[in-house]
Amino acid sequence: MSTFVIEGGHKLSGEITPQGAKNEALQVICAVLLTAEKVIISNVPDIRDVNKLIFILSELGVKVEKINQDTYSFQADELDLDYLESEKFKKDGSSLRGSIMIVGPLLARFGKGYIPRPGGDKIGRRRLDTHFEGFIKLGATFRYNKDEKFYGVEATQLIGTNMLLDEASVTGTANIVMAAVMAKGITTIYNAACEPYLQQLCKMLNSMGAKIRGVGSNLLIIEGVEKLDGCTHVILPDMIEIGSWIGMAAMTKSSLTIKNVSWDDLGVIPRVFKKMGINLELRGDDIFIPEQESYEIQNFIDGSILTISDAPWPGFTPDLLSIILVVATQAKGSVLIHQKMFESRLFFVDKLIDMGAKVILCDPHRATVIGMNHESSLKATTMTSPDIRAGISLLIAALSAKGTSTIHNIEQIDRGYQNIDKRLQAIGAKITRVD
Ligand SMILES: CC(=O)N[C@H]1[C@@H](OP(=O)(O)OP(=O)(O)OC[C@H]2O[C@@H](n3ccc(=O)[nH]c3=O)[C@H](O)[C@@H]2O)O[C@H](CO)[C@@H](O)[C@@H]1O
Ligand SMILES: C=C(OP(=O)(O)O)C(=O)O
Repeated sequence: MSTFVIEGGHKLSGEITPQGAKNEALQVICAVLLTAEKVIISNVPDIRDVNKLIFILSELGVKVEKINQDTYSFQADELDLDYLESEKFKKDGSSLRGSIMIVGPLLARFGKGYIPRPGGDKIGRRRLDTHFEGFIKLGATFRYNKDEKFYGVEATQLIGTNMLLDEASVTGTANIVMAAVMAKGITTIYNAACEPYLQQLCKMLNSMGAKIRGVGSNLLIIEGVEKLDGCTHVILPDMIEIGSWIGMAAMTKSSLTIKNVSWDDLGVIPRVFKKMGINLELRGDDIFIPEQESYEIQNFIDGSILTISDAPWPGFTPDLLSIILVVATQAKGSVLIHQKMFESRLFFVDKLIDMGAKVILCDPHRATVIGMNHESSLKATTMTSPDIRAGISLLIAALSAKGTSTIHNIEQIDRGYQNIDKRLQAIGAKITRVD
């Protein structure tokens, strides 16, 4: 278990370039399994989860070539499908959430897809029903080995159909889309998730020869094709990382420029930070955040306390709520944070309370934050990162706190933030990694 030691209270300044999006990378890398031809993907983030997925694909026989620091070529022309039934795969496949998305493309191309219960953040129950109900609707047979927690689907020919998803699951939609692109006939997926990750996946699949309409909406219409070809694809900047940098600038009263953010793909994210009183300026495609001594949370029009809650896209992503929560601790005013999707994602607030933040955890889904307007700073402490976004939120708290804090289990942060310590050092943070 590695640790960060952070001396808080230093301002940051300068420019930061966001990494490629983790959740898009996990989808589009799985999509390389849909063709025997070469697929070249750029802006691949160098983070633990993505590297683990690339490792799993190479164990499966995909030829992986690193062309430069963030560009890979993948060719899935000679796969060793026996790996899917090996003990090794049971271990490798369960180490991240994104691995679930190999099932759809394998089912589409080879008629079978297996996966151990995937890992990822421990932030509440994370069911996979939507994925498998979709595959079953397309004609696959399903089995689940309860003892080994191992899922399997098989089909000789997937057949297009109409389906209404029970929830707009991000990875579920991606998996079903990848299964449907080579099914016979037309598949319609209603209540589909439509995060930029999925829009990017669909654009990539269309450039490989798929026929997907409705991209960006919650109704996807997919006309099955015989085969897909190779392509090149560029991953968008990581919107969750962009939000994390905005939060970091506000909490440390710093001025930062976030480069090339792909503003049009950020949806409501900038607006939500503005509601927190944070000034943001769009300069070209960069976000400039000026130094602010204080930021004031807006109330609703009728004067009642602001609520910030998550929702499937185009709503506010749940992955930024922990960051909004930590930012609120030093704002002027109060806010109710309502994490509707995950039931264990707010427990990290105990640590913020230890640091002196004024937070009331109303129930597992809701927390009220009474901002301190920087009148008293958070106190440094020792903490353990429970999940990726709580981890970065605790890191933001530590950067703003008085004294030296220690964060253990930073592997959780490394899952999704590329070289975070080095990039923070470059903009003035005092942070050290202890292995
Ligand atoms: C690898 C990856 O891409 N992970 C992301 C993906 O996870 P993932 O695809 O696993 O998450 P899902 O979209 O399936 O759902 C997440 C949770 O939200 C609940 N839910 C979902 C949809 C809905 O309409 N109502 C509802 O309550 C689900 O029951 C589940 O508990 O999407 C999540 C939701 O944006 C993000 O937090 C994760 O970062
Ligand atoms: C919940 C997240 O990731 P995963 O789905 O990979 O656990 C996240 O990125 O915030």
